[in-house]
Amino acid sequence: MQVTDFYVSAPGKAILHGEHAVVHGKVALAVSLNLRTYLRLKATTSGKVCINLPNIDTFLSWDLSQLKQLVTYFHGKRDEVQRLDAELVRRLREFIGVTNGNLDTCSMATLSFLYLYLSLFGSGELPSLTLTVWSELPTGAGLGSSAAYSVCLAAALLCASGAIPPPLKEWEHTARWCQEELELINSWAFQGEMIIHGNPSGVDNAVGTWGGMLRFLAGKIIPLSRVPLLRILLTNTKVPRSTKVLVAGVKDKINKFPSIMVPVLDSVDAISCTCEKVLSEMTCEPITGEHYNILEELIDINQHHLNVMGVGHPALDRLCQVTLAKGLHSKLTGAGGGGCGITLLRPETDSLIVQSTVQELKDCGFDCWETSIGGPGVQLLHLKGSTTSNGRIFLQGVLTSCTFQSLHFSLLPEERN
Ligand SMILES: Nc1ncnc2c1ncn2[C@@H]1O[C@H](COP(=O)(O)OP(=O)(O)OP(=O)(O)O)[C@@H](O)[C@H]1O
Ligand SMILES: C[C@@](O)(CCO)CC(=O)[O-]
Ligand SMILES: [Mg+2]
Repeated sequence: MQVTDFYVSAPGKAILHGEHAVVHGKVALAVSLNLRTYLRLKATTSGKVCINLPNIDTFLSWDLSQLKQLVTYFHGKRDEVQRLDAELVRRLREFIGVTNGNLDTCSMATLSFLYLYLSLFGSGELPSLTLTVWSELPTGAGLGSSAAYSVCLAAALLCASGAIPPPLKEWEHTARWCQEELELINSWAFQGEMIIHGNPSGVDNAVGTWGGMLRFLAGKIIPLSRVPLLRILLTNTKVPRSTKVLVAGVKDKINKFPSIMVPVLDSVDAISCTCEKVLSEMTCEPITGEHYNILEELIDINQHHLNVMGVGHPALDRLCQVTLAKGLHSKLTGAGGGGCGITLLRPETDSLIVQSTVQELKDCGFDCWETSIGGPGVQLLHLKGSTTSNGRIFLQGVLTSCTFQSLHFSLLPEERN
């Protein structure tokens, strides 16, 4: 099998409204961020498969002969995504020594990689390759890092397997795949998400695949092409949490108190629909203060609902209090339980107010930055790498797209394998 070297990248996401409710068949509105995850795939002749995951300090390799033993039966066609293959997951858990309840970062990332690699190559010859993934996104903080990781893996491995077209020609800088190919990437990325999340709705991988703003309802993805430019402040409380655990907690609450929780989910659904309507009005009529007043009220109501679902955290309460004291409205984004929140800035919000809010949030120990939204979905990159004096590889294209404090994430660490 002929595998060539290439790079792919996929964006993280923020959920405006509908997190958790979307897992239970309600509408979510989500948008891509200008923070991305990058993957480099390198064909080798070492007879090994190596993964370098510097953000989570994971550097592993396996002999192809070891991996071949895991594939003793045909796993189905790679252009027809099946349900998660429970038997393959069981073998892989045993292979990497994960006990059932183990949710550690490294095991989840390794499992999802091996699952996709063996599912996509298992019926033929296993290729020898080194894969490096690094990100501008904080890991496990609500900005869709797991989905961006899964989308990059799916795109790269599908591409290497020949299921979608080969990488770019030398002279092109970036390229996207066609709709059908994006759907295939998205459905394999969903498999990766299932391993990391347990029961994902699929909204995060859809944003990682298509980018932009979209409405997601029960697997149906509708891109919202006409949306107003929104100014958003992102705050990372840095409180660690696991999406899988939080999603399972909400499910337990719904099972325990269905008559109490179902109306809450219905209300979140109505919030997403109302928000979508207001955003749409803002693109076809003059934007008024009243539009923003409604958007702010929706944020406040939804944040209360998320607290009712049990996915709040004192650090997120603090974020809401600090911003409200400045006249700004915030809610958690993603799975909650800590992680990140979003704050809506009005067009007229003075930059001095923004600066002082950012400073107060930083004084609480949080990371905080104004972000732009709506970046492109998964794409192939052609980047020129040059090695710096400390042996690291500097990627020009990546650095230009990097906007805030995580410049160091854009340095691809020295390849270990
Ligand atoms: N850069 C990365 N390198 C390797 N693994 C990653 C990376 N980013 C994310 N992951 C995997 O994703 C997991 C985090 O996923 P999780 O769903 O809990 O958080 P999130 O996706 O950042 O937040 P949310 O799902 O709420 O948006 C990590 O434990 C790890 O297994
Ligand atoms: C909490 C959740 O709704 C969003 C996580 O970003 C989970 C999901 O949709 O899979
Ligand atoms: Mg996730």
